[in-house]
Amino acid sequence: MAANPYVLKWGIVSTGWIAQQFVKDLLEDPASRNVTDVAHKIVAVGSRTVESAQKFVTQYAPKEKDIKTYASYTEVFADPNVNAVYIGTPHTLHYENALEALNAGKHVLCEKATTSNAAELKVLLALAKEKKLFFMEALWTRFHPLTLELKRIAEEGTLGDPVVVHADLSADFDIEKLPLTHRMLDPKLGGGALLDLGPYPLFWAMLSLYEHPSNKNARPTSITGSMVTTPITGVDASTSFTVNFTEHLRAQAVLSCSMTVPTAPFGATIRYKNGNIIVKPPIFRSPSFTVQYYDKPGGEVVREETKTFKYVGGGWHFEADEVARCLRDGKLESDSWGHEKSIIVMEIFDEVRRQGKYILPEGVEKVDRVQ
Ligand SMILES: NC(=O)C1=CN([C@@H]2O[C@H](COP(=O)(O)OP(=O)(O)OC[C@H]3O[C@@H](n4cnc5c(N)ncnc54)[C@H](OP(=O)(O)O)[C@@H]3O)[C@@H](O)[C@H]2O)C=CC1
Ligand SMILES: O=C1OC[C@@H](O)[C@H](O)[C@H]1O
Repeated sequence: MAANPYVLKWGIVSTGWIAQQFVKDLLEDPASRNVTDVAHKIVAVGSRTVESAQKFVTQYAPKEKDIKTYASYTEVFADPNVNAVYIGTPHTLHYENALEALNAGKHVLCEKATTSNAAELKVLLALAKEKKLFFMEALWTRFHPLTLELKRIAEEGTLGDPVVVHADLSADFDIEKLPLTHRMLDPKLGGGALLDLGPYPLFWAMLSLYEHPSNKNARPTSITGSMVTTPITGVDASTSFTVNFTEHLRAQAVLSCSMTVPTAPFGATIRYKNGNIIVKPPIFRSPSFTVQYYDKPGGEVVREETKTFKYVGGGWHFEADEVARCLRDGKLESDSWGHEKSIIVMEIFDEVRRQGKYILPEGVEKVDRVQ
């Protein structure tokens, strides 16, 4: 550990599955991933009941001293000891939780999907800017060592420009057996495949197409979407969507997600003029990728290289390190996964939902309503 690492003091909002994973990673020794410049401290946990907050701390942070436990999220936002909050509630609650956090003067790391729609996200980002507060979508995959190495290889020039991306994230949630109030099924919580699983196939398109230097930060030029709903609650069971980037590239992403089958074995495949990159599933935390090089554009694969990645922890600590570094350096957004990318993602989801006729129940979208 460096003599004086920047220590970020976190308030945790909600105690569900992802909050548990995030907290476990915050408590990993940063040195175990060769990080010495930043560190993390959990100072508060808020839940809808104080019992749940207390149980969470006992189970997931048993050795930590002095974590305040609160019977509401509001008390976490009001705690002067908290620098930044982590929001791990279901998608459609992110807007109101983040709005309250920002209004209370807290920096925010907010789970994906950031909001119910792009209009809500824009309100949050404008408020964060006005109050000079940091806001980031918790797109943890962007900060993985695998992603950084893949991006380096993809952009170093040998592969040429990207042409087609295929990516899928699916998981069989056994939805017939889930309670109707489960966040994957309940339309009031933004249930369905798109908002939960869709961020990951879209992430690989954003990384390999939007972020590619030849794209020059051009936004998508067209989007198509198709949804198959479940009769159980009407949310999308399976969704496919395409996203074209044709202003500077001639590139297309073909993306899918389903909550009724296991994930596709092809993971994410990025096809270039001079080869391919194949990202092994699960694409939210891939263990390895393979790069194939052609002898000539459109030719035979003559060289293949696989890169495998291992680290201590679940992989959520890398995004936490990014937040700490940004705050230490006085940044209001991440250079790697900044506001514009989160807005593009939400605008794509809005458009896919519009074409798929997935309308959230009245009152769920607090700003604008996607028709
Ligand atoms: N980055 C990643 O890898 C992952 C991200 N996620 C994202 O995290 C979010 C939460 O997912 P997950 O942790 O699996 O969900 P859970 O259902 O396990 O937990 C959600 C928590 O939110 C709180 N909450 C507040 N209001 C409600 C409500 N009306 N209904 C249900 N819960 C409520 C509860 O905490 P309390 O009772 O303490 O208030 C609950 O435990 C989603 O947006 C999802 O997309 C999910 C999984 C992985
Ligand atoms: O973010 C996520 O990643 C893993 C998935 O299994 C989960 O449903 C999703 O929320």
